[in-house]
Amino acid sequence: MQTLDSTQLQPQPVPTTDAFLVIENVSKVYPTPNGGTYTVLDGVNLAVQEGEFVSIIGHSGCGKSTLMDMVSGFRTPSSGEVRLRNQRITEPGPDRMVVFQNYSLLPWMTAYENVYLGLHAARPELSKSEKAAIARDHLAMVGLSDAMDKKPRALSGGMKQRVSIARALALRPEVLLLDEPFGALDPITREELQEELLKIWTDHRVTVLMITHDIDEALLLSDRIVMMTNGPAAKVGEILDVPFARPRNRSRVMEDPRYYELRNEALDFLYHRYAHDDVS
Ligand SMILES: Nc1ncnc2c1ncn2[C@@H]1O[C@H](COP(=O)(O)OP(=O)(O)OP(=O)(O)O)[C@@H](O)[C@H]1O
Repeated sequence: MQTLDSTQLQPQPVPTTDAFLVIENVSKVYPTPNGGTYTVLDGVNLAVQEGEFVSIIGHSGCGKSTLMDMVSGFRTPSSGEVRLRNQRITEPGPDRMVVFQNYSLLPWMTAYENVYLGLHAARPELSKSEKAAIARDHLAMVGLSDAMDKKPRALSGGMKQRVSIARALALRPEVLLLDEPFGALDPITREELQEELLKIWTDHRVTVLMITHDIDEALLLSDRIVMMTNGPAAKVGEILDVPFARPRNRSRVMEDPRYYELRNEALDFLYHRYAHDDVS
């Protein structure tokens, strides 16, 4: 565990250049309506190894989505850079797929068509039957073989999020970006999907960067938990290493005495050292 007292908060070290995904000295400044500027992130450093599962937690508004948007390429840093395999990220690409909380499926298409369309756009070199097989396989992987022909309005929230995950993974991204993926789901469905994601990640070892407000979710799934300081000018405050052996299951993880130590460490960071009125 890397621990830092808030009074001793030091900038996280600049990542080495050979890490898989590197966020190096990234700052983001937005213009304000009165002609001024608002610094959301200030000098964020993080290196993610290939196949790692990293969660980002921090209070609402500290800039988690902004940071993730700079990895997906939907936004660009005001200074610093984000690199994947030593290539600077300047725009979105199929090597970095995002799953949002609100599913973002096309409502007039079936589950299968939603997955197929992504493949069609990103992998035009594949034949129709290859794309169809990949779409079916990925829907089966998330347990939706029987619901492939349903449109989003006929799917539950959990099923829609399964389609979103299948659609993202079907493109075989190098990095899967999850922005509060289970935030809209009821607690039982949420736990089910966490376990499915754990299994998928164990089987496929895609590199994952996930924003969550749920410390237990982060502890179950992650190799490391990145805790952001409050904005403006948020930074990486502390990083928790999550030591539980893999493959994991919820009850084994929760029986481990270190679970409560880590949980308390995260709670202390968020609700004492970086307490915020706007707790989410
Ligand atoms: N395009 C923009 N222009 C100006 N300010 C913005 C823009 N996008 C985001 N912000 C501001 O940047 C700050 C960080 O927003 P961001 O959505 O990244 O935070 P977050 O940590 O993901 O929040 P939440 O947990 O509530 O989703 C907020 O104060 C937000 O109002």
